[in-house]
Amino acid sequence: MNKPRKPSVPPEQVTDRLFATERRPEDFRFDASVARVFPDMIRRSVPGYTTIIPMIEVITEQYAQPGSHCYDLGCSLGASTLAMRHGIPHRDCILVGVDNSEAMIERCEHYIALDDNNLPVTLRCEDILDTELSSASVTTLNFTLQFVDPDQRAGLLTRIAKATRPGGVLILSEKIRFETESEQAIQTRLHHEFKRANGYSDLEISQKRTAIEQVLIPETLAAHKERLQAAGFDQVLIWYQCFNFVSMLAIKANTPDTD
Ligand SMILES: C[S@@+](CC[C@H](N)C(=O)[O-])C[C@H]1O[C@@H](n2cnc3c(N)ncnc32)[C@H](O)[C@@H]1O
Ligand SMILES: O=C(O)C(=O)C[C@]1(C(=O)O)C=C[C@@H](O)C=C1
Repeated sequence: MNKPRKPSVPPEQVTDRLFATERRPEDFRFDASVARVFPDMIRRSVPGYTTIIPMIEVITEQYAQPGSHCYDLGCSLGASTLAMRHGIPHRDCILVGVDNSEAMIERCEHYIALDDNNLPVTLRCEDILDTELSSASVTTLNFTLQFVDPDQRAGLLTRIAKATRPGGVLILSEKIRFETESEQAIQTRLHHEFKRANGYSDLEISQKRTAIEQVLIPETLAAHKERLQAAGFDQVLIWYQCFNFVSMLAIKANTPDTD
């Protein structure tokens, strides 16, 4: 959608009550009912989300290169896409948002059109495992990799690293798991307390936990760092952590290796 159009009816902000009443256990999916409540759901479920989004703008401003591609993989309703759009200082950058949920992309188009920045955004409804990537300076995976089949993650990260220009970055935000059972238990409890403080009931917390168990597969920080390095990134650092949610910056060195 290269020409943003102003929609007559903006998407409404709806409170997430999807797990508030007892329901048949079913794997979590990014369908229309989730897309409808998603801004409220992610803000109340992910500690630090409301800090991470504006920081994606700050990081993008630092690393976006003239004439490059910037990708937001798993863009949902475009919160991270819009942060990138506002951070990109070059008019000739091409910003691409990708998501395989039709319900998300449909609503995302509205949010992009409502935004007053006019850098063109291309939205693609496709699997990020199939997205062609090239000449990238900033790529974002903001809580998306955790939903990708673990066997496919290394291949995807290698393609991203290969497509990234020297000096370019990947912003990778994930729910993580911990090396020891003791830390896992403490961080999980704190995450659940965060949800409680945001108005979720024990029933909502436990039903959501069951729904995401088979579809959101968290890994340790060590596993993430090792794989990012093996994929071709030269430096990996953590720029944000709150409980079991982290955001990493994977950087391609400015001078490519010659050997
Ligand atoms: C937690 S949401 C991402 C939130 C978003 N980046 C933000 O900052 O608001 C994960 C998104 O990834 C998408 N997704 C998961 N696996 C995908 C895949 N293989 N290809 C494309 N999109 C995928 C889902 O449809 C969902 O919209
Ligand atoms: O771990 C949880 O309980 C979550 O709800 C996390 C999470 C995520 O990290 O993406 C899971 C699904 C929704 O997309 C919103 C939040």
